[in-house]
Amino acid sequence: MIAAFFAPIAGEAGLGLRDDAALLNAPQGRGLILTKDLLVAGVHFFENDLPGAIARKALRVNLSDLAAKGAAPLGFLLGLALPPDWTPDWLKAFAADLAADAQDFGCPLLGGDTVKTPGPLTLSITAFGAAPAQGMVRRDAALTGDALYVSGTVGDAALGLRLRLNREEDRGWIGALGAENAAFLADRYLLPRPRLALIDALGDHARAAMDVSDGLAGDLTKMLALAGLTADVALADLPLSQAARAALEAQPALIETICCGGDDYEILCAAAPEKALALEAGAKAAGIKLTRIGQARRGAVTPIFRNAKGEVLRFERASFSHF
Ligand SMILES: Nc1ncnc2c1ncn2[C@@H]1O[C@H](COP(=O)(O)OP(=O)(O)OP(=O)(O)O)[C@@H](O)[C@H]1O
Ligand SMILES: Cc1ncc(C[n+]2csc(CCOP(=O)(O)O)c2C)c(N)n1
Ligand SMILES: [Mg+2]
Repeated sequence: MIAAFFAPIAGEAGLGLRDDAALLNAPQGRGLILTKDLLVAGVHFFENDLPGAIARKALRVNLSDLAAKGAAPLGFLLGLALPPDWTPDWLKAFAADLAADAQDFGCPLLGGDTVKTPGPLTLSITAFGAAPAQGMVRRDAALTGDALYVSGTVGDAALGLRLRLNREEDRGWIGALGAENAAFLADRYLLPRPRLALIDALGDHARAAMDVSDGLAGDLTKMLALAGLTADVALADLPLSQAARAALEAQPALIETICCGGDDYEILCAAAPEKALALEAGAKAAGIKLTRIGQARRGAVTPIFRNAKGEVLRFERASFSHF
């Protein structure tokens, strides 16, 4: 199975997937960044998602973590637990799209492990990256006064998930969206866009960063709490897509899903005031939208989100949590 499906798509350091391990030459003088994400059918994706979409998501959520650290991808290991109903065609499609993303993002497959499971399809990817010359961009390093930024737009994927679930109570706003907006949101759920184009700007100019995977409100809380900080965020400053705006107009309560739903895979970062303009210029040069959403300040309270009237929003759950 490995010789047929994975060896042909493996990188050079994978030694043809014929050895017990891979041999990766760590970059001279740069830290090695390691990250791992585990994905389970029914929890992180739908069992009936196309095999290629599952493969791409598994790699991309890991690449998003590397991007947040300013790390350049070096390679990855794949752990695959296949349910009894797996087929060669499924695995072939899975490997083909995995190979395409590995190529596009410059992150070769170096090895892994494959087993059978009585449970749902489960995948784990461990990705390796080279730290920026200045050192890894840490999650805990924000300081009071830092400008806070988020890349891309937030909330699209969480709306896309609700769209996909198509619950009775969501039919109203889903019906009001229009086909183009609906397709956009569905795609944002299915296929994360790791912001690797930002790694130089982050390495050069960001003080702290993390990727937004569980929801902006909760992830902002996580990043700032590590540094004893908080922030005030005006909803008007959040970068929302046209599709998310349309959903919100039809159903204002969706603001909670937008801020707390997760699956964004955008970058949240903090920059010293004197570095803010350079960070913005770096993102612009990289072709990635970066929006200033607030400023870090000292405080033990969770970040406060305010609506256009200045009212404080109360979120039931600030982010996705497994437990
Ligand atoms: N089972 C585990 N064993 C060892 N370390 C763990 C384990 N689970 C999580 N960690 C570590 O805890 C830290 C936070 O992990 P977490 O998965 O919450 O990261 P995250 O970036 O917030 O989430 P995401 O998985 O959405 O990227 C990381 O350093 C991670 O390596
Ligand atoms: C089918 C399905 N149901 C629910 C969700 C929502 N979801 C699951 S895990 C997660 C956070 C990131 O994961 P982790 O923290 O494990 O890295 C989110 C937002 C989904 N993606 N697919
Ligand atoms: Mg992360």
